Amino acid sequence: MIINDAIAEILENVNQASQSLDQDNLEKAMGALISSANVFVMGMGRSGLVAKAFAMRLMHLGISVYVVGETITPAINTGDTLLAISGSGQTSTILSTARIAKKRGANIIAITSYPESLLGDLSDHIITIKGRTKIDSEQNYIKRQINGRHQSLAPMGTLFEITSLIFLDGLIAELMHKMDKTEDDLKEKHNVLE
Ligand SMILES: O=P(O)(O)OC[C@H]1O[C@](O)(CO)[C@@H](O)[C@@H]1O
Repeated sequence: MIINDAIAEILENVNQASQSLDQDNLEKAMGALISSANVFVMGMGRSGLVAKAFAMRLMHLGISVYVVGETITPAINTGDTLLAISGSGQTSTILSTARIAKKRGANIIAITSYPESLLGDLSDHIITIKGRTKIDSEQNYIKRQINGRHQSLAPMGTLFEITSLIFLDGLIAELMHKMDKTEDDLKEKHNVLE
């Protein structure tokens, strides 16, 4: 079935990304997340949904975290970190926000497929997650015959977004280990007003 092929394509991208992680880079990014006074996360559209899912787990870990654009998000300052998720690394809202954060002395972590992008240039730490983004053509990716046409099974930014989500959940496991946190510690912080 088409769905099995689509899942296989997504899993293959996740596996490739997992095999090409840079340990040294990851250690530095984790150090920044743990030692920052506050962590701010952002992404647009589906990349923003990934940022929100990651923010929830950082909160469960006891890290002071805010989502950019929410009503209660305070000023960013020196000693804080902005983690920006953008496959293309060129989404305008992400770039303008990163420039403001940098001017105010914050540290910037980019999660992107394009380390050489404008977002990459602004960032202190870049975690490269390869995967088709909204700026990549369908041509270079696997296509299947669907309704008589050759089409991508993972349209637009799907590969980058889902791979980033899985990568960031893997990073939570690393952070739990580093911060000596158990699942019970995380559960204590879980929302009870639901
Ligand atoms: O991750 P990027 O390159 O900043 O792009 C974000 C945009 O791409 C999409 O995720 C489309 O796949 C949109 O939801 C969003 O507006």
